[in-house]
Amino acid sequence: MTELRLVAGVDCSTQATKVVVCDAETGAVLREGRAPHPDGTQVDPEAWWQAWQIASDGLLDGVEAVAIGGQQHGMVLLDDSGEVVHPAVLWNDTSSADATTELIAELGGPEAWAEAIGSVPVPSFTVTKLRWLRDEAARGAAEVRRDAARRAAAVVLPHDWMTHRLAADRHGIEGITTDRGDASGTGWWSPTTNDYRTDLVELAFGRQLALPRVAGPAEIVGQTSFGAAIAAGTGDNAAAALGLDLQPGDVAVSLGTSGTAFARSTHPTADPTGLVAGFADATGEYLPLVCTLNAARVMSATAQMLGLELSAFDEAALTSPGSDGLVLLPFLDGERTPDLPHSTGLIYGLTRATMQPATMARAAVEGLLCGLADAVDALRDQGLPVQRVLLLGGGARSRAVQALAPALLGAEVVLPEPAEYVALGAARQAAWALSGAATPPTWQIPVGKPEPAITVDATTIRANYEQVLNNTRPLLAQPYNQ
Ligand SMILES: Nc1ncnc2c1ncn2[C@@H]1O[C@H](COP(=O)(O)OP(=O)(O)O)[C@@H](O)[C@H]1O
Ligand SMILES: O=C(CO)[C@@H](O)[C@H](O)COP(=O)(O)O
Repeated sequence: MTELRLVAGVDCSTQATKVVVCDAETGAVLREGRAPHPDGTQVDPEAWWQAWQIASDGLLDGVEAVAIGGQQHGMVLLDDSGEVVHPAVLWNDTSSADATTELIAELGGPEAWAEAIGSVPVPSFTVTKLRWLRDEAARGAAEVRRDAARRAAAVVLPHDWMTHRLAADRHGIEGITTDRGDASGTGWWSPTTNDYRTDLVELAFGRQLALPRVAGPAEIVGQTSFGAAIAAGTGDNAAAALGLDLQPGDVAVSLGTSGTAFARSTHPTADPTGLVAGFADATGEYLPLVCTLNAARVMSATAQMLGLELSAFDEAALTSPGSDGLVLLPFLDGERTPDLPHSTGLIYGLTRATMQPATMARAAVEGLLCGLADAVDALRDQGLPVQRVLLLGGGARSRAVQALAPALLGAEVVLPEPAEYVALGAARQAAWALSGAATPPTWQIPVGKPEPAITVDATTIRANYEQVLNNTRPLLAQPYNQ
């Protein structure tokens, strides 16, 4: 009998830290923990460290390797000694909307960015947050901003910071690492050339900052204080792709805080429309991805408005005879795709007949899925085959989402057993690094049974959504409350 070897994977996501401890050979999850993060779009990274300590408490005995998967893009600024100089500005903070517009123009437009880094920046990208901070400091904003702009010596991402924090022998900013997957969301690294574009850091911030070394996919980058090897880690979507072992024709659609649609690709993409971000994956290949700012929380917010528990909301959306022309544009936290950072949500088509809780619940789920259907279509437009859609994330637990997704996304829908796929992907990377093998270990992905599909007139639902979006776009593009 072979000896059991244990690896840990972490998802340092927007809303929580989740930890899984797995059998390195089979991927079977043996222990699990989680702890919440504070709400808000600017967060002290120390909160992630505390969440990790709570989530991993009592789980780490015998663990030989660990890897961190983390929410992408968040800007963590460090001084020379490695101290954090400003709350991390997260991917869903839209303060850098104006900075984004300026940066795009300064490099020569969307095409120039797509060519330089494979993506056109949106306010989620770290590069825009750097420019925002520089401008805030120049405008004489709060002392914390001015001080941060002065003291910043290095810029890293949430998973880079957590990986460094885990290392027993860390000294200041020396030896910090990142990986291709997460580096590709900064706005200053090219997945095609595998090189930093330090000129873009200079363009955004007016001076250079130290950047983490880009580690290889199966590299061991350090040791923890409890004696485990630390693997490179990666961004959460690249980790999920590894956890799911995505195959050609598979598109993952994740409904977490963000909504994402992504596929693995053997070649880089460069979409000048900005819809598809040309990210790298965690294996040395590519991960074209479309991301929306609003996903699972559209359902929880609508449920709250209707005074329903999530389960009752879900039942109402599932059993409603239809949305009857009621359209909900789900841009509750501003939106990234479509690029409407200042937008708010919008409900169109209220009548006495449609102003019913069940109709509203259905319209919320349809609105959310119409946005993701546009995301899947954008991947199709990049020439990516869409044979199966794998539904993931907390929002995929919704039976209404499962039942409506096949019609609205226009593909077979597969429901991997609900599991923490980001943390699992990180654990698989840790097992790969530990094995020293050329490829990651083969782990089985159990597939569950989605709610049976319901027949709806998807063409009309999507056409209504597009019509409301197109007709209100100029209004939604303006800052609300002006
Ligand atoms: N049955 C359900 N129906 C709808 N939403 C759900 C359900 N279960 C969980 N969620 C939502 O899933 C979200 C958390 O998903 P998760 O993928 O963990 O997010 P993140 O990775 O961004 O932290 C929460 O907003 C929660 O309300
Ligand atoms: O910005 C992106 C992808 O580009 C988001 O997907 C973040 O990576 C956060 O993910 P969740 O916390 O919602 O899982």
